[in-house]
Amino acid sequence: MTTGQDLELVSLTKRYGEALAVDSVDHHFRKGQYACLLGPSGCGKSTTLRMIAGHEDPSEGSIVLGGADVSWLPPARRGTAMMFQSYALFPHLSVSDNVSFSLKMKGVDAPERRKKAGEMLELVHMDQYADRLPDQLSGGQQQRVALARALITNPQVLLLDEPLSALDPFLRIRMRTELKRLQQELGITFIHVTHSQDEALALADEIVVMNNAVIEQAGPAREVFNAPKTEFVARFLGGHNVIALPHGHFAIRSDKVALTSTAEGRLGGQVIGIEYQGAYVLLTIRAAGDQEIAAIVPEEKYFENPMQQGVDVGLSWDDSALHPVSV
Ligand SMILES: Nc1ncnc2c1ncn2[C@@H]1O[C@H](COP(=O)(O)OP(=O)(O)OP(=O)(O)O)[C@@H](O)[C@H]1O
Repeated sequence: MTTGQDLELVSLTKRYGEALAVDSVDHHFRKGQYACLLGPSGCGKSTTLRMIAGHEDPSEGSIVLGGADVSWLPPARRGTAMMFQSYALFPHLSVSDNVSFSLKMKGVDAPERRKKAGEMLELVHMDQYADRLPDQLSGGQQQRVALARALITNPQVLLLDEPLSALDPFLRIRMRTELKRLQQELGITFIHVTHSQDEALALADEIVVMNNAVIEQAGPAREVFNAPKTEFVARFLGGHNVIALPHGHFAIRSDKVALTSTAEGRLGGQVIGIEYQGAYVLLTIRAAGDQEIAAIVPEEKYFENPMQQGVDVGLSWDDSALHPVSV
């Protein structure tokens, strides 16, 4: 059901000359969800986001927000706001003036702007930095300011283009938690572009996987991870094997593949890689048909009976762990 502020993409297409960057994409983003647009470099996710924001005109198709076609409205009148990868803060303006810049453009007076900026900075825990300049802030702090600046326009949909990619790994995880908290507190739709599977799994209510200018699969994070429909989605999300069996191709999670004696296995193979990963050991097995299959064994279990490279093993699994995929 379409509720008041759902966002719909209808046959949305973008061409750059002959090149098709986004190919007739249809999708329905539900209000108040955290959605991640996930895909490899060049798949069209940023172009899709920029069209939603109004920074890029569609070649065909439309963008409908809350039942109204916003495809040709200027960015500031759509009910969306965008936070850029580079944060794009004005270097000569204070934090407070950066955050309230759009209100100045609308003619809001200075005391009201300062008050509103203060509220937004409080929301992102940056109220004590209101008078600093952007270059007096760390990367993580600049990002919070950029978030406050996007949120001050009261958007129904916040668009985030690789918002965590400039941060170091530790800060990235902290900001991830912050983004999720903000989204839940505000109750608005977030659409977050990323090429990181971990990020999408950690944040998203809904994951939308793009490849080659189209959506390959969309759904709740656990559903997409546990039941990938195509070989691409299974491999891109990681943690899966795609096995060719006589009755078709199937995705199976590496932790659902068990090692057995050669006699007991459903497939036979040879161990060609053993990697210690801390909590588990990752084994790579070359099986019939030259297919490489990864199996994860919990650390303690593996070291009860460690293996040698080159040893023959059997592979077994429960049929319920197999998901048919198209290749
Ligand atoms: N302004 C442009 N002019 C011409 N081609 C473009 C332009 N912007 C993007 N493209 C092309 O459109 C395709 C999709 O680009 P897009 O930036 O949307 O991909 P992406 O999935 O966001 O990739 P990345 O993760 O690398 O940013 C690419 O092939 C890209 O080269």
